[in-house]
Amino acid sequence: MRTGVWTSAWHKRLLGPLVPECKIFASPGVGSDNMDLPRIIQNGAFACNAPTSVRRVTADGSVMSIMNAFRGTMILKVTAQDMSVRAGKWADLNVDPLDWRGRTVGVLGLGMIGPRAATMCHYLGMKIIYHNRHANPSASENFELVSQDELWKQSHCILLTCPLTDETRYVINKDSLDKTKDGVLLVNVAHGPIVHEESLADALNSGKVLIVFENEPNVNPRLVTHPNTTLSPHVMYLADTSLRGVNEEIIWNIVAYLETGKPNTPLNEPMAV
Ligand SMILES: O=CC(=O)O
Repeated sequence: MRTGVWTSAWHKRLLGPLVPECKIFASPGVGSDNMDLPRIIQNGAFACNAPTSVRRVTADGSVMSIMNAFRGTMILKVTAQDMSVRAGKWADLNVDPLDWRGRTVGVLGLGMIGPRAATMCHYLGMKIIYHNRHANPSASENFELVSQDELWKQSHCILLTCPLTDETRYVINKDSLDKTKDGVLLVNVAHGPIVHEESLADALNSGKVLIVFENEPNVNPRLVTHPNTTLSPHVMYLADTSLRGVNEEIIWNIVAYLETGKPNTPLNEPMAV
């Protein structure tokens, strides 16, 4: 299984020879921005995702990243410490870790992954605020719903768990970054284009502390060379259980389609052709 290049998977070259015969496209993950949905719908086919297995592992990974971002602030990144000890330098690092207790985490997108991450952060002593396009009726009363602007202003750490849509593309941009606190941390476990990388690279040089996950497949060289970033090749959803689970979800989607005419987790109703 190839991992780490999310956006290129279901493009026209792949779909071309498969439509109109193929009637079900089963994607191995939560997001659907990698699929040409209009084309699939117009060809009378179903697109479906595999949302269940990856969301717990991704939520857990986002909490791990938040903890690393606070305590591993800037130069004291876990990997940098490891390299320092291995190089025989012991603590040859500029140490400036932050306590996460009492600090505010702003979750953008309290949908499938956000609630679990927010709950864990709450029990670790962080204050949780969130912004959602639609109110989440099952959101914990421990979490405060705020406007997007308030989320930028109040957060010590911003966690991105929203889907990539036309509305959320580049939601982290110069304008939003200008509103954040100095030293704000940014953890992106959603999809790359939610962050405008050039604006992020500028903000990294203006006194903000930002740790970003996921820029793919071509990582902006300014982020690669900057000491305040931690980069990950879109692997936060990977664990032995989630990989097995995703494969099972794909197979059960296909079985359900063959048996009932509809997959378990469809993303669309196909148009009659
Ligand atoms: O990025 C992975 C997913 O959307 O599942």
